[in-house]
Amino acid sequence: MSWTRGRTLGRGSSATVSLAMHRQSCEVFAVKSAELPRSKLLQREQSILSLINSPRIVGYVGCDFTNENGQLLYNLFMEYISGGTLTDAIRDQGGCLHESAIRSHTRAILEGLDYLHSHGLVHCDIKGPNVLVGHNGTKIADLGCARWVGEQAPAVPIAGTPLFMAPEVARGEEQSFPADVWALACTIIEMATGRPPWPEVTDPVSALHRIAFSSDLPDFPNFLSEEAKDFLSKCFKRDPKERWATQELLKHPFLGEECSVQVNLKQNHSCTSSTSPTSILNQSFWESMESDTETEVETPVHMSNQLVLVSSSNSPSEGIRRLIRHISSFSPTPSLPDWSWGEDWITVR
Ligand SMILES: Nc1ncnc2c1ncn2[C@@H]1O[C@H](COP(=O)(O)OP(=O)(O)OP(=O)(O)O)[C@@H](O)[C@H]1O
Repeated sequence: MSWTRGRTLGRGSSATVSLAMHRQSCEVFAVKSAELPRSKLLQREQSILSLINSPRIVGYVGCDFTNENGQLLYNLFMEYISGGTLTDAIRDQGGCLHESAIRSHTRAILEGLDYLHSHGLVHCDIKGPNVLVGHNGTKIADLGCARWVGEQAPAVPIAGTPLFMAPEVARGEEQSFPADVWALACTIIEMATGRPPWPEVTDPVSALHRIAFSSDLPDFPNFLSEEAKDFLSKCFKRDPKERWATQELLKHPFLGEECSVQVNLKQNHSCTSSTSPTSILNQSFWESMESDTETEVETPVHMSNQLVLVSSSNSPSEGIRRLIRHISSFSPTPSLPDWSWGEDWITVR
């Protein structure tokens, strides 16, 4: 396929996403590119995306290799979603969304998760920055962390964003369908408050510790309806076996009747935007990461930026390591993952 690269749409930890245009048809699409030697994860994402087809998941278009400025690149072509991420939409609305918009996005994400789960896939990194809002509705993107349900740690490392991790994931035990449901509830908190759950913790290290080993649950935003709070309570079960599955949640009264995913993003809302250090604008608090003990052991030289082992003792990465060592010292689970900490909205793999 002959195509032209356009402007950059976004940069993740593993790849750069650009606008692209098919030279013959002038059709526009998005291309996610990584240097070939560092494209293993992108190729894995392609292998998953090429097998699925849902209006709630960003569409697969194709893939190729290009030589650009002396660099050999692996390119994954996807449907272009013009409206930006859900996090962008929250920010554009002043830091939080009206409940009707939250309901609409939640239904769309849940339908996408239901599709993935029914096909044996766990997304593993549901959060606002990985949800795209377009004219055709809200869609789940970035399947770079996704895994087949049978693939578990240590064979496939734990992945995701610490503040969105379910207790069993934070403990390094398992990452299956219920973990996506927990992360969906965290994304509802994000939509309602403009910040991740656990706003009172001052750093992600404490959050991970609390998620893993306390009996606490994230606070439910006060202004939400009783239905919304009940929905959250079904997702925020610390025991993954008690957490509701996507099929059950789709019938929950909070979602009501089938509603359009086209939400009016200009609606007035009664919630107040956060000004805390953990507001949606403070990206450093939102960083995602992924353990890759095997890769780190076997390949100390990184495959992608997020695998660099940060040596500064003041770095968040080192902080996470200290946390893990700390947790390990009294955890009943000895095989906790080894974390790295990235720089921006990146998922460390
Ligand atoms: N299909 C798309 N259409 C429009 N923009 C997109 C599309 N896919 C990705 N983007 C933009 O590019 C950004 C990075 O994409 P993506 O999250 O897939 O990259 P990544 O390297 O996997 O990121 P992460 O660090 O979270 O793993 C997104 O936040 C979004 O702004």
